[in-house]
Amino acid sequence: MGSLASDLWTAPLAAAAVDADVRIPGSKSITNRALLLAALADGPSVVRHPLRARDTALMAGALRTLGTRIEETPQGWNVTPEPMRGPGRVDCGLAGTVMRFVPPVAVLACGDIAFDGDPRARERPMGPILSALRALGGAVDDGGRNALPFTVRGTGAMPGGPVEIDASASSQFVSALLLAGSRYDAGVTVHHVGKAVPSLPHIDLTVAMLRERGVAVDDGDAHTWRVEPGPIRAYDTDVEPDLSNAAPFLAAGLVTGGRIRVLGWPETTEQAGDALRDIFTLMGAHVRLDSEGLTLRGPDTITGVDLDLHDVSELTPVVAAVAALATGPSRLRGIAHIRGHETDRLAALATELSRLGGDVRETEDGLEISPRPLRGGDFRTYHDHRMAHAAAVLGLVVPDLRVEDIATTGKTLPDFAAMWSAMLGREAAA
Ligand SMILES: O=C(O)C1=C[C@@H](OP(=O)(O)O)[C@@H](O)[C@H](O)C1
Ligand SMILES: C=C(OP(=O)(O)O)C(=O)O
Repeated sequence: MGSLASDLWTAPLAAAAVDADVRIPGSKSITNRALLLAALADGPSVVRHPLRARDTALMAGALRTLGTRIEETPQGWNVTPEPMRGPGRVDCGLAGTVMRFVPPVAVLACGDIAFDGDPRARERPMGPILSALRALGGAVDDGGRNALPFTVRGTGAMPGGPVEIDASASSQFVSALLLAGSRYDAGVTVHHVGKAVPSLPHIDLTVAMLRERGVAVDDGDAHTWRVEPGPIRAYDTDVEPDLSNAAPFLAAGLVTGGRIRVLGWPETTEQAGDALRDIFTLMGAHVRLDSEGLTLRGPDTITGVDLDLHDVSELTPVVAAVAALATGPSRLRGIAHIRGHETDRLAALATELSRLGGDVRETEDGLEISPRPLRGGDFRTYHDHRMAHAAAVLGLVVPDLRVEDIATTGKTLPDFAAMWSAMLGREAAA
């Protein structure tokens, strides 16, 4: 799978059990939803403490292309909606939230909006959302590819109404239609047909953020979501820390038998990453949530687990890394669809963990991991920030582990390498 880039980062070995407080930047999923909803709202909004990283810069860039005014302030971004306009070009990078969430907005612009992204972005599933946009009255020219690149031929309005979609490849197809749907003439009713929708907490996050802004959403039926037509209220958002990005830091406490505190962990949240509390408890950690944050204390030995990660699949790479260091075997299930993430994560994890001497088998819908003593080596990351996180976790306890392209963490966490060093220096990585 791919050749090794020359840029290698030697993952720091933990000289002792980790003992640190870390502050994790804002959530990618909340920042990009808040930006997009602010661009569609009935007045100016503020997005406070946003994530400033590649995926959110791409979202801001896409919305600016459509005419939205977004100004930087020390607190975050001031967003002023303007009538959506084209023509323009949108770079999606490798951001699922940009390639799926922005086309349903682009239909509301007057003019052609051309979408493209990184080479791997052209391979990520897009067909169901493009078909749904056409069924709702939009015009999309994709040259028959059902994938990037494509052009949305915006007319300034969208009829909307009911639509059937197979969202088994990504929850983002549903979120995308719900986020823009209240601005369609008839709203939108999304009915899922097909295998189970993954990452449901992310759809719940979408619904919660719409309701905060006064949009009426009916999610009473397990497979159907109805968004009524109407305005999206301007709303100032305080972006929570990205709990999925907390995974490698919490894992550092776990695999070194140390203590790590993630400051500002919300007491209640819609974020999928909140599941880390339960997952790492099952793996042997002691976890406590209080008003300061989430404190994890690592065990002497890590317990292997049999877990269905269907709802929280973006946690797979780091959980797999921890599982490779456990005392017993693990099975990670329900995650076939992550073959369509930043890379084919099942193949990538099986390949790279095996290269270090691990015993990892790819199954139809996941991974089987039998712990083996691991050795150092070069760990390929395939342009995937979470593969880099997984490698850093392993490198804490496996000497001489070199990570390809650590800068790929800039997708959602540009300061990752510095935060990692600060954590090991027992400083607050704030
Ligand atoms: O809506 C979102 O913000 C996301 C939804 C999920 O996508 P999938 O449903 O494709 O897994 C998740 O994995 C991704 O990191 C972010
Ligand atoms: C799947 C992920 O990202 P994306 O938003 O690009 O789908 C992820 O961050 O793990």
